[in-house]
Amino acid sequence: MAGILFVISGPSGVGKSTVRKEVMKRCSGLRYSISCTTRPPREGEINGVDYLFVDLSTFEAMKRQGEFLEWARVHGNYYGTPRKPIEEWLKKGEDVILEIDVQGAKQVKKNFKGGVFIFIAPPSLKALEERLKKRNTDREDEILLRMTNARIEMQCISDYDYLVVNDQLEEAVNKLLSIIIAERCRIRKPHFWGGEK
Ligand SMILES: Nc1nc2c(ncn2[C@@H]2O[C@H](COP(=O)(O)OP(=O)(O)O)[C@@H](O)[C@H]2O)c(=O)[nH]1
Ligand SMILES: Nc1ncnc2c1ncn2[C@@H]1O[C@H](COP(=O)(O)OP(=O)(O)O)[C@@H](O)[C@H]1O
Repeated sequence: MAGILFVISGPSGVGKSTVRKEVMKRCSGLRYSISCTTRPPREGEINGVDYLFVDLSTFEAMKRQGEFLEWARVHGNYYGTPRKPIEEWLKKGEDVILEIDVQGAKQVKKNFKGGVFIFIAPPSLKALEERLKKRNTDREDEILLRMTNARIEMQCISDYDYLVVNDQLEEAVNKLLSIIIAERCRIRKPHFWGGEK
């Protein structure tokens, strides 16, 4: 049976990467889709692990060649999901996690049948701002832009299948794990019992 595509969105600094990485330690059969971005790497980020860091002309060329499942401009930089590895993993029956913004999730929903859409929200906007400041990776103006965009992104919650509030980390990790387990138990195909048709 084909794998399941899990799409995670949520405001910058809400803890998407932290929660997802912890879930991946505890759950096998999950692949993380590494996005391409024109954003410069932050200290400690590794090319090919956190992102594929590319320049704008490379990104544009990949876009033209249809290499992205979706792409969007987020907080002033471009981000895109490489299509090929995802199609191969899903075909092999491996589940895939995308960590993408709300515009990208909309495109995936439109073009891909059967994805599971999960929104991660902060307990409050104040807590979100504190996390962004404490993470210490973005300038003050970048934090301001992320907070403005957070308010817009939160308005898209109703487009998603699940909401996980990341207040206590351990609880959020358990909730995401539970969603993945439940979705894996879901009977997805009418011919499930009769094998592939
Ligand atoms: N549409 C889209 N959004 C992405 C992709 N990769 C990352 N993003 C989103 O871009 C935003 C900024 O990500 P990032 O630069 O890592 O900053 P952070 O959210 O502050 O950690 C986040 O909302 C990510 O979910 C992608 O391939 N496509
Ligand atoms: N439940 C939580 N409580 C407090 N801080 C958290 C929690 N989850 C994540 N963080 C911290 O918030 C910051 C942003 O997390 P990160 O995973 O980088 O967010 P995102 O990927 O959504 O941008 C990090 O410093 C992380 O350690």
